Amino acid sequence: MHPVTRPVNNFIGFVIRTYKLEKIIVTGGACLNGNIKISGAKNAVLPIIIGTILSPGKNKILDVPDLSDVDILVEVLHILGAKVERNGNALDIDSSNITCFETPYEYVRKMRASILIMGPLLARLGKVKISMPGGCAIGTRPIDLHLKGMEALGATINVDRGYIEATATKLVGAKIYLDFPSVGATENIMMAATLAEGTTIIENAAEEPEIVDLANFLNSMGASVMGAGTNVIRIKGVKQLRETTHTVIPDRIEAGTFLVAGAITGGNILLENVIADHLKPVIAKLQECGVEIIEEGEGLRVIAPQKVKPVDIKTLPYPGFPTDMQAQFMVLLSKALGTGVVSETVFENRFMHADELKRMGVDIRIEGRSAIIEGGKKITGCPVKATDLRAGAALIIAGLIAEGETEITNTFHIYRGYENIVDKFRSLGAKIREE
Ligand SMILES: CC(=O)N[C@H]1[C@@H](OP(=O)(O)OP(=O)(O)OC[C@H]2O[C@@H](n3ccc(=O)[nH]c3=O)[C@H](O)[C@@H]2O)O[C@H](CO)[C@@H](O)[C@@H]1O
Ligand SMILES: C=C(OP(=O)(O)O)C(=O)O
Repeated sequence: MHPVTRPVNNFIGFVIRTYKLEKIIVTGGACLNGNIKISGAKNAVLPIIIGTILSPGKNKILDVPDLSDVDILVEVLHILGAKVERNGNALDIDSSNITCFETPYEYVRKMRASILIMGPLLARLGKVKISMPGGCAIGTRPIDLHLKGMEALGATINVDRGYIEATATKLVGAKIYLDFPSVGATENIMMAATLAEGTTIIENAAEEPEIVDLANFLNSMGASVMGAGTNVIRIKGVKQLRETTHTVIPDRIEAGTFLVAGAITGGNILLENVIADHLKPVIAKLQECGVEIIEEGEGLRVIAPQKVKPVDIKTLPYPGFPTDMQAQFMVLLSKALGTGVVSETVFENRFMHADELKRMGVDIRIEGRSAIIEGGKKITGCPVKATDLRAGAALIIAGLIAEGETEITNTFHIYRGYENIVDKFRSLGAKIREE
């Protein structure tokens, strides 16, 4: 039997905070001003933490955000046999003794990114048993491309009673074409291929900045990953990976969320620790809305416009407009004078927040995969519930411009991906509290 939890330094404290504070309450009307520092990226740190499984040594990850997703992953690594210690925003992971190859449903259910354990465990132990993740609030989210990738590298896959069992006596490099540039499948295959015999070529690979960060991390451990950030990635397998220290890139979605919050509240905010290049599609749309964005060293200043202009948005894989910013922009469009259309092409069911926003007075009509927003209507505070992580962020932003109080429940979604979100908003002048 494997122990269920072996808490790291601040793990217990975080759990208490996450589960006790069930509500976020926002009183609308404040104009946001000031500076905040953007945290390390959730979508970069999760695969990187998992990537430490590949090296039988001690790795240090810096700029790790304090998120419940990170805590869950740390628990999973403990179960697999790693030793993890957290000191502030640094995570020390000793993966010398990875012996367990099983990740139960309890964890995969809470955090879909845990499916990324498949590739590294296969490469390290030649065996992995992991629960099928199942659907979630934003879509069915199949993992067929992950499985095809592992099979192409020589794994035998068996799905039984909700679990995937994959085995391989050895992984051998292959040419793999992804039907869709899936972020997770690209990462899973990339990690497995680092220790495969020969060269793997991933075609139609995802190009997200988080893929590049993972590749940089793997290369700093001695892997040979070339082409990350383009749609063809070449991985030359090596015999073993060594220890490393890596700093996680800033979270472009957290940054985008605060840019929208600044723009919608008539504010003037400086975001520190931002890579503006990663935010190109978001900045372009904000500028089209009339928002002023100024690069200041490693920071970005957002200056709200007098009036928000309506725009149309279509979510796409990077470098297109990110699906993870769609909900926040729907709120911005509610303030525009005119009609904006948001088309979601990445996930088939990512408009759950529309019903909650409608309860606050936002005029949204869903037609297939598009949401049509008639701006300029009065937004009023009321009890609402976060249906997923970005939906939760969108509700906070709506609360900032609403008349009266907005009480958001199901806040655990929000704590999955935003470090100290309430403190950060409060430091900018928002009237916001946790209960
Ligand atoms: C932890 C993490 O990094 N999460 C991000 C990652 O999720 P994730 O890696 O799950 O997203 P994918 O890029 O894999 O998914 C995109 C689309 O491809 C489909 N698909 C994916 C895999 C597969 O095997 N088969 C298949 O059909 C999905 O159902 C979805 O419709 O990228 C998404 C798209 O930018 C972001 O919204 C998530 O925040
Ligand atoms: C959908 C998201 O994350 P995940 O893939 O971890 O569910 C997100 O970050 O918006």
